[in-house]
Amino acid sequence: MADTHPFHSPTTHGFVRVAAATPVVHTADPVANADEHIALIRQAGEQGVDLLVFPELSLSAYAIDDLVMQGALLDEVERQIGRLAPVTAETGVVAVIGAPLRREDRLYNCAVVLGNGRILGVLPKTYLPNYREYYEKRWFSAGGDVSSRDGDLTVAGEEAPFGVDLVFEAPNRPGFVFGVEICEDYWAPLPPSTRQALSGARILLNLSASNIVIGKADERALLCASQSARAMAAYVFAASGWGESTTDLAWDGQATIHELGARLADGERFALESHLTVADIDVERIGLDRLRNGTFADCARDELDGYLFERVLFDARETPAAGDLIRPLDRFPFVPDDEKRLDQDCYEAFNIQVQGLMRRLKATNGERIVIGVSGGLDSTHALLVACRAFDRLGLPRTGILGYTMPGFATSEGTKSNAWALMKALGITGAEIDIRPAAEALLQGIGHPYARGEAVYDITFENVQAGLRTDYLFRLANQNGAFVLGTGDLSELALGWATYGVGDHMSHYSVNGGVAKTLMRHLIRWVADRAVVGEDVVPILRGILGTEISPELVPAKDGKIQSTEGTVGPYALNDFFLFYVTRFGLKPSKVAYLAHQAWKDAGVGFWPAGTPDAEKIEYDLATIKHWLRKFLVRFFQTSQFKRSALPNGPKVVTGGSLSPRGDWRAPSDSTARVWLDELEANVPDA
Ligand SMILES: Nc1ncnc2c1ncn2[C@@H]1O[C@H](COP(=O)(O)OP(=O)(O)OC[C@H]2O[C@@H]([n+]3cccc(C(=O)O)c3)[C@H](O)[C@@H]2O)[C@@H](O)[C@H]1O
Ligand SMILES: Nc1ncnc2c1ncn2[C@@H]1O[C@H](COP(=O)(O)OP(=O)(O)OP(=O)(O)O)[C@@H](O)[C@H]1O
Ligand SMILES: NC(=O)CC[C@H](N)C(=O)O
Repeated sequence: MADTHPFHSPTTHGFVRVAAATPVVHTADPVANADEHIALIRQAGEQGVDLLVFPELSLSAYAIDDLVMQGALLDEVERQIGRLAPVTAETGVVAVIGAPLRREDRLYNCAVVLGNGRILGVLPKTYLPNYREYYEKRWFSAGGDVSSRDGDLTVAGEEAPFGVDLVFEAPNRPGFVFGVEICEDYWAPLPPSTRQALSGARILLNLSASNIVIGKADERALLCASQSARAMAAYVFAASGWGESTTDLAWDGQATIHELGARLADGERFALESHLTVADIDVERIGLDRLRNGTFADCARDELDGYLFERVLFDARETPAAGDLIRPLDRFPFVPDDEKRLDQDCYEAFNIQVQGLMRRLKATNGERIVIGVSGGLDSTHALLVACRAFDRLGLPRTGILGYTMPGFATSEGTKSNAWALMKALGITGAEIDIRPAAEALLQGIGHPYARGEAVYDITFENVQAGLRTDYLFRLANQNGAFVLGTGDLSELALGWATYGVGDHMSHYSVNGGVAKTLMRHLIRWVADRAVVGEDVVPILRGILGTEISPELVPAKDGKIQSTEGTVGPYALNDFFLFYVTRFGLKPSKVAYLAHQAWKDAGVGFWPAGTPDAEKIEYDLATIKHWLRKFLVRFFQTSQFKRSALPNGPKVVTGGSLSPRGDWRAPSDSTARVWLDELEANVPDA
């Protein structure tokens, strides 16, 4: 069966399944607490969880004040640790629990890492809160100076490494390295987890007992998000909840998982039942991001300054997790599902484009531009950007010279859209029929079309695209203007433009940083807010419904030349582009993610405003087919076009493809290594 193939398991693609446990707490009752732990560890095991973190002092409960110094309680905590350790061997889960533990004459607030049936290590809390409602220094010793080099700790009759200098690594799962800190530790200006991350931990755990007051949940989430972003890691936070003593305080059991600044999962707060909050962490992506961000490694060198963390090795579970990926996954990486976020992205993208053009107009004392207006998405949006830039500079829109230039395949629909657009925007519009010049050129080079044959090859296409550019550049000279480029980021990725003397070239290109899947939403955004006036709004809505086509080859049997029929759906191409350029993921992982995102139209979210007819799905065979084509286009045949790009602003975090920006690559490379990886690791069905 297809979905039993290892390809379909998140484990195969560098994901580690983590969970934050929110057990029902039994005040000062280690036996009852251990029972809750055992049930949750078993539940986690069934869900394929690799790593499970419990709250602070989860075996004793946190809010037990002076009871934490009672010998009977402390002995019972140790006995229960001895009971829990074997459950980790039985389930394959690594469980990190909270416990008060003694060494010599000191008591420490500890995280105990249990795995492979034993105690892998124990970490004491570094920062003990002793202000406002907290009194931890009354009971505990601060553990900041405890080093594993000073000797093991005896717990439940077993010797275990003990210190704040421990990180844990599973050599059988590359990138599965984690560190642990305890509640207040991450309220410190320099949380211990920062150094753990610098020494290689990609997952950071926080065992917390943080009483709830109004607004505090947001503050904790902010700290989790910021620590995961700054330390370039995942951050898993588990706070204690129902059952902690409410003598003076209350507990909400917040559980939250973040990765590289983004929230992956939130648990239910104020719940009355024990539960898990689960997410798959992409430790491979974290590694790749650290790799390309040299600052992380530079900081590790400066900050650690020779300080060595002890790597505690363990075996992670071998059985690949079954079922789907458990984490949010956008179908459109360039278009957020969240309506507010999309609105903000459109606002920023549009203003970046407008400001880029304004600066260039100012710098050149420019008062005129020329633009080819086709009635398609890209030229429409570039024109909207131009109008806004002229408005903001106080220049009359009549300085925007728009030319609609019908060729052999221009449809009435796009041409009339182009005219309606130019009129509604109040720019200077004109029409140039490029067919006579194109016929002369085809005749001049001896093309069969000139002899009446229906040969619609690349030459036939590029003669038209080339002539349009030729006209625009000479009109620019004639009018003291510059040519505004319209090509977008997705076209640059695919090499879907006519090189040099073609739409590839312009004097300034405003769309080069915008992915095609975002373009529609930008136009919709401009329309919804009437940013460049009311008159144009209905025309923009009409253009949004037009199929994407170069209109270079005449329609056949009523069917127009479809761009997506040739290069593949932009929805998939933009998905591929994002993960290949932003994170450098392998093709098999890109295919896996695309399949997870696109295999079922009924699952997950769609960007606001997506019409039902566009809510489609793609099976793995289709994804593999188009990914293969994408890899050839991106890595092998189109780089020479990107190596010679006009200027234009970077817009999306996925990166720009300018050779002066995020993406530098040879123009004479091969796609072989990517194609081989795809064929080797992605099944056909
Ligand atoms: N690595 C390399 N270094 C230097 N030169 C290289 C090269 N690889 C190919 N070449 C040369 O480049 C030429 C091929 O490139 P090029 O002339 O651009 O032509 P080509 O990429 O073959 O065709 C342009 C494509 O873009 C499409 N298009 C054009 C205009 C607008 C739109 C649209 O809808 O947005 C789409 C059009 O339908 C066509 O499929 C050949 O002469 C080839 O020898
Ligand atoms: N009939 C036309 N009249 C004027 N300019 C054109 C015409 N066809 C193409 N162009 C110019 O060539 C550019 C590239 O054409 P292309 O078809 O890729 O873009 P588009 O029509 O604006 O958008 P999309 O690719 O989203 O359909 C256009 O943006 C436009 O500037
Ligand atoms: N247990 C703790 O370390 C709690 C302290 C933490 N600063 C809080 O506000 O919740």
